[in-house]
Amino acid sequence: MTADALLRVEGVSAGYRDMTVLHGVTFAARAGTVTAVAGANGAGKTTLLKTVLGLLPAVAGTVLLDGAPVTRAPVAERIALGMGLVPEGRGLFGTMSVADNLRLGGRAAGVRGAALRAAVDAALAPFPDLAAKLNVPAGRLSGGQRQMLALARALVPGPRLLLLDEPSMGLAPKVWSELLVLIRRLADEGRSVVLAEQKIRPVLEISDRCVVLQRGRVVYAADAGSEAAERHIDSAYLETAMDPGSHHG
Ligand SMILES: Nc1ncnc2c1ncn2[C@@H]1O[C@H](COP(=O)(O)OP(=O)(O)OP(=O)(O)O)[C@@H](O)[C@H]1O
Repeated sequence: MTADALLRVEGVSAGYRDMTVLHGVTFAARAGTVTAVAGANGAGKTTLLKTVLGLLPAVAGTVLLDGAPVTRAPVAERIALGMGLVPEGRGLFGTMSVADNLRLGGRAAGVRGAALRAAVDAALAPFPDLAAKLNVPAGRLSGGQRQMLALARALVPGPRLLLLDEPSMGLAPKVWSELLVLIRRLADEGRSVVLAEQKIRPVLEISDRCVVLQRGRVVYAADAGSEAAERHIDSAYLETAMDPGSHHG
């Protein structure tokens, strides 16, 4: 499984100034697949995605893209190598139009001119609803459309690895299931999608693999559809529910 993985995370520890959150996290994600990262509130999902992209430094372990270590590479270099992140809360500019938000996604990654126009068009292809709203301020879109815009913006530089942090946030269940179908399609086109969610059940339906985090440790990393995945998810969430001191919020 790991030999031809697009992303490999090996023994990664990371966290904040006075607190290690991730402890020796190991998993791999292949092109053309969806990897669900499950874990209760505070388990370390956001910390993991930020460490993969380089927003947080790994204090131990290695992050590899296509077999090459990027652990010390700055964020911009990882983006240039094919990583993209849709952050929790989406990070859109509400007063800017859909088109400007998309262009910004490309420019931030160094795409300009005719290449930028082509990249924006390509990123819009999976989202016809958005293509019809190019001049609308992002803040006036519905929640589902805003999440589509955040996804499309991340697609502009042409990432091969798409990291999605809590994309269901604020979405009605029906909108969320529609978005999951789109996310699956993004993977089927050849990308590797790593999707962190607290409410993981609907995500498992479109996922190939599942990584379960419990207090910053991987307690399961294998098939998304197995009974073992279910068991580990149940026990990880149950333990957190029974021991509120182990998490926050
Ligand atoms: N900027 C920060 N500074 C210090 N500690 C932080 C910071 N961000 C998160 N933490 C702590 O790191 C731990 C893991 O948080 P993280 O956000 O990675 O969890 P999560 O699994 O993504 O949870 P959620 O579902 O709430 O987003 C928590 O204990 C949290 O309090």
